[in-house]
Amino acid sequence: MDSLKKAFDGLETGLTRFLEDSRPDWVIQDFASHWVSPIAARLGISRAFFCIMNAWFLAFLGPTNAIISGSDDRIKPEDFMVPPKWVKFETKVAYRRFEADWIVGSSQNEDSGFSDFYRVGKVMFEAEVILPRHCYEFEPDWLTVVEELHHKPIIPLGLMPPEVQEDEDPDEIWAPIRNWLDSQNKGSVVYVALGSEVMPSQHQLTELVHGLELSGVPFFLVQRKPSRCIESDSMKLPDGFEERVTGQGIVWKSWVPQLKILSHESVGGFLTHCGWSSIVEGLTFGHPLITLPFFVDHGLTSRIIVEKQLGIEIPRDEQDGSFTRNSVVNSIKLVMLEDDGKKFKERAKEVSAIFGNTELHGRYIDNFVEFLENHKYVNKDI
Ligand SMILES: C[C@@H]1O[C@H](OP(=O)(O)OP(=O)(O)OC[C@H]2O[C@@H](n3ccc(=O)[nH]c3=O)[C@H](O)[C@@H]2O)[C@H](O)[C@H](O)[C@H]1O
Repeated sequence: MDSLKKAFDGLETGLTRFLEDSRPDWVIQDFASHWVSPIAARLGISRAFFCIMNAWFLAFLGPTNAIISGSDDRIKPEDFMVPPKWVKFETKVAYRRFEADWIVGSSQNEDSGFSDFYRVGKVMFEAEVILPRHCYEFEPDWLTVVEELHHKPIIPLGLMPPEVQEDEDPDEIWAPIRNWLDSQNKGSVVYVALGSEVMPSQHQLTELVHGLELSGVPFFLVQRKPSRCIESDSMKLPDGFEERVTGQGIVWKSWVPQLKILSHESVGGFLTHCGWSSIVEGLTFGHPLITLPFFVDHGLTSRIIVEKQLGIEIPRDEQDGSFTRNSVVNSIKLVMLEDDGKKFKERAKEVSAIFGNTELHGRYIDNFVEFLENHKYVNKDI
């Protein structure tokens, strides 16, 4: 990933020329391009930070001056295993020990010469407005924390629930998936996918798939290598696994039309890494969640899911995050089969009225456009 950021930094000259020539009213950017804002400010162009993630992750990062200067007094993993001191309400949202190394590492400089913390801190500090993919209706408290941290407009863009595009995928991909789903009972299938970036260890994959098999629950497993992985990266399925689960489950080894699968009536639950887009999609269709977080904001989002009774976390070893096939079996059976799991389905259905409310989230976008049109440029000496 660092080489991608280094390549991205190489765009500075070209983008400067583009901005000088085109003079847009706004530059709306993600976290990596820490060098854009000074160029935009010099040219009288307003700056916005679009955060694809949610408010609790932004709130956890803290005040930008501390992020940029590295003066944040949180330096050990244990410092991130409790809610930040600027969160004044009762919550269990914090990293667990096996997740905390990632956020400690994010403050270390990479080969590009910059840390992710520095990048996101600079972009947020120099932005005139921060735009999280978030909405008050689902979770208002953490948005208030972000507003109090940054003393600048925080304009939630809503959850931007994607809409299923029927003709989006080639039929040779969607037809066999649809046919298998059509052959399953309504709400019986657990969809299992870990996003586009997670690479489980060989042991994690082995325990996960044995757990799927032993649960006896029909499953659709997406087992694809993230693009950053090299051929030798091992993701081997247990010997004979695919033969043994014929009739119970499908293992798909390339990109899938996730949104279409989640929208199919045979899917009744989602085992997810807690990538924010996947959570938005899973809850848009009212699926109870079985969470298996890995890094970045996954763990915090998983805590929110549990706090709101939208699903359960697969029990993990606190130190190394390992888990067993039996913990996978028990989690899947609880959510998919047992009476105790019905509350998760009911809560997920309730929340889908928010996540899937395109009119509500359309109003957030309208509000954002109105802000862009009416906002006067703020020249800050950067
Ligand atoms: C920086 C990090 O980016 C991460 O992206 P990641 O791809 O892991 O997960 P998602 O947000 O679910 O995004 C994955 C997206 O890819 C789609 N998809 C994925 C696999 C596939 O086979 N087919 C698909 O259609 C899926 O529907 C979703 O929209 C997370 O955001 C995390 O919150 C953030 O911190």
